[in-house]
Amino acid sequence: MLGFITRPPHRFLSLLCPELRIPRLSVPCAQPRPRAMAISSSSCKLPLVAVCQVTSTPDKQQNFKTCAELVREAARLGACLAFLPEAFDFIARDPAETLRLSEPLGGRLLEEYTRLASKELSVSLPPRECGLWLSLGGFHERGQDWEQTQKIYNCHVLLNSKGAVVATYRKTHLCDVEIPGQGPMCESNSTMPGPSLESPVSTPAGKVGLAVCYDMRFPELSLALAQAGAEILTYPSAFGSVTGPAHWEVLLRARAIETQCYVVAAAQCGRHHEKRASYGHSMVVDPWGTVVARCSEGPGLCLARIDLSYLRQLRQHLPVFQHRRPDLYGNLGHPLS
Ligand SMILES: O=C(O)CNC(=O)[C@H](CS)NC(=O)CCC(=O)C(=O)O
Repeated sequence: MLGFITRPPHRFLSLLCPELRIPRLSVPCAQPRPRAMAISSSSCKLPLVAVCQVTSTPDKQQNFKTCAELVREAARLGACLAFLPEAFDFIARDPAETLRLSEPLGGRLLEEYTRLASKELSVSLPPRECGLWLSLGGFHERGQDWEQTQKIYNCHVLLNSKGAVVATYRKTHLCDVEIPGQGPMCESNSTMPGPSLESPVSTPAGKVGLAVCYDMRFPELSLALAQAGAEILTYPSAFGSVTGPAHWEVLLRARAIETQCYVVAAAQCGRHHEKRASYGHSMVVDPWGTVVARCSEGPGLCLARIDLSYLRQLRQHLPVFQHRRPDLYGNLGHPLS
């Protein structure tokens, strides 16, 4: 499984930005560099997050096995929070199969993930290491209204290191699109849009704002989450193979730069079945817009450290949130609740 780690984060960071090796103290105070995170012993104390990339199929049990191995690997490597992509549970061949395979939050699959996040992993962690939180980026959920609607929600579930559900967000923007060359997507055939955004959640890595995939095309949502205190935005995804090369990285980096948040995007990759493939390229973007970790096409994981003092410094140096002009265009990110 170690072979799946596409790029050790430190090597990747130093390849990308050689100046990252410069210790923080050597950066002149008057002219702070935009990107001043030092790769030094102090960075080892920063929380480590893991982003898992998989190829879900209609086989739920096999998908669980694959995800569980990546999550265990993430824990062994010291991650305190691991991210799984949208549809980590399965990708079905048609809407009828999607509905048939779906479960409520209290069903067997979530129970298995609860066990994975808590007991199994914590025994293998050294004492006083952080426990492992799990972002389950898009669970096909039979909600309370299943009997009436016969439709599901695309539900992003956050589990803490005891395996408890600490937050749920139901995808609010459904992907009903027809892109030439990609095959039509009509998510609303099987799925209801979620009713609301969720307030960002405190985790060992920072305050996490929840979103799902196609939501990334709506900067209003990311601004609302940032104004509500998010430090990490998450876009678990199953991005198409035509929109992927054109939009994926650009959108994620734009969301990071304009909200001054870390952006974590765990992605589906490869061929799920005869009718569907996904783009892959899971990544972590820092608030400056630099891609600090990424996977390539195949299954695997990548890791990044989250530096909230860097985030705060950047927000001080470049105070866009104080420069907004809601008098001109309204307050797009009004309070969530
Ligand atoms: O179908 C499932 O089981 C899970 N849901 C998805 O994979 C969703 C809806 S089809 N995919 C996207 O939102 C892709 C967005 C995209 O590709 C873009 O915005 O360009």
